Amino acid sequence: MDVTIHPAPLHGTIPAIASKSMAHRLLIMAALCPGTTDINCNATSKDIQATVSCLEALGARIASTRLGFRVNPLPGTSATDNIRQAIPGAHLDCGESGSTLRFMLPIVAALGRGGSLDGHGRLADRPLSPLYEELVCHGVTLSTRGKLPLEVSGTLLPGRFSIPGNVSSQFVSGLLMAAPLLSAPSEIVVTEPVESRSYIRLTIRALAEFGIDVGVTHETVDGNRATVLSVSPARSAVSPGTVTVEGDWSNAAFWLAAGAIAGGVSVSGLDLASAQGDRTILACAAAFGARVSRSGNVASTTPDTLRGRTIDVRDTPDLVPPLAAIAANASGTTVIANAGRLRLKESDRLSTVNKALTAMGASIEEEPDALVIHGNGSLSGGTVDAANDHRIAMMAAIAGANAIGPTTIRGAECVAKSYPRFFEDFRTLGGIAEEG
Ligand SMILES: O=C(O)C1=C[C@@H](OP(=O)(O)O)[C@@H](O)[C@H](O)C1
Ligand SMILES: C=C(OP(=O)(O)O)C(=O)O
Repeated sequence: MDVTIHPAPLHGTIPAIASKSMAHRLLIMAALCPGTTDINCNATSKDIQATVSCLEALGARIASTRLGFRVNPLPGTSATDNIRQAIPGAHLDCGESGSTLRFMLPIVAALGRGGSLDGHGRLADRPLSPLYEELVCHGVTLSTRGKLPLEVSGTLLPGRFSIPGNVSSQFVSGLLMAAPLLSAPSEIVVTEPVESRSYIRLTIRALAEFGIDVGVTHETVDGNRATVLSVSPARSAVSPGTVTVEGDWSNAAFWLAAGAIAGGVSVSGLDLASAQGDRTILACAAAFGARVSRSGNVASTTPDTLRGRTIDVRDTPDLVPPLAAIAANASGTTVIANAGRLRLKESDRLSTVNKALTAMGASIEEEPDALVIHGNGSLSGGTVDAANDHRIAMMAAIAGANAIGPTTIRGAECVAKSYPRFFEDFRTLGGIAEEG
């Protein structure tokens, strides 16, 4: 689907959609803990549905309700038993969701009934090492690396798992959610440098909702500082009954970036003290010179003179597209630094951000782990390939709202990966998005 954006600044208030990251985690924990859980979740997406379908394939029963999901866990041997029994040899389709694949892989291994994990798009090319090797070292047999479906057999053994912190935090999150299923305590040793650290905190919060504590200590391993996360078998894990998925800062960041560029936008339903690292979009918008305000659960941005900045995105990779849109509308040079892992997302996001904004008239230098954006206050518009990457399509839409001429986004339907209603909400804010 092509969507053409005609210039019109975005104005108004939009409710945040439920956090995709938190929805994955709460659905998984609900499926693995005794008791029924009602998850209030005001939005779903292809990625969230991929996690739902994987959990159903393992034997959970998940119904869509008026407010979100009702999750009945995988069967246990009794109503209060924490040992879950998966359907043997289940086939899990992870869609294009990296989180789903990297979270479900250690869980399937821990459940010990075998299975296979499939995926589409770029998923087979996104890294699974060193999670793959750590699972193999702990008793699991896996089919050839780098090919999906990945066949899993054997049972994951508890112990000490070593994960370097600079490939994907999703390896750590997956192990954290799998560890309570094991028969003895485990330690996950995450060596510095750790990137996307806030996502690990989010996982620890999700476990806490279900009564599972994670011990956090520090050690030096081979001269490197490491964080050691300790998890015991989940004998006391229990459903909280009802839990609410907080608002998604990663997607709200597009609206807040749009408000910083032109017009003025508020996003309601956000936890201003969230563990989501992407709430730093507000500090970043302020650093560019935009006006930012926070009140209750509402965050707002309005434009002012925008100037280029250096921004370290080591902990907030998903902010790069909205930050790049602000940078292209600022004057002066912006450096988006420590962004190498962006090459491992739904697209090579350093390259696709560069190509999309360059097609709209920006001047960008792409470095191995950085983007240098020379803003001159506005973009001309143009034709952009979304490259099957939802965050590239959303970036082009908000940048297009402030361009001089129209912007056509090819393959704009990919927003459904995280935000199926994106273009409806865009229009609610006064944006002009024509399909055709
Ligand atoms: O755990 C999560 O929910 C996520 C972690 C991040 O990935 P990496 O840890 O691979 O950077 C982020 O980019 C992704 O969109 C969601
Ligand atoms: C990278 C993303 O998700 P995932 O890794 O779960 O595919 C994303 O939503 O930008």
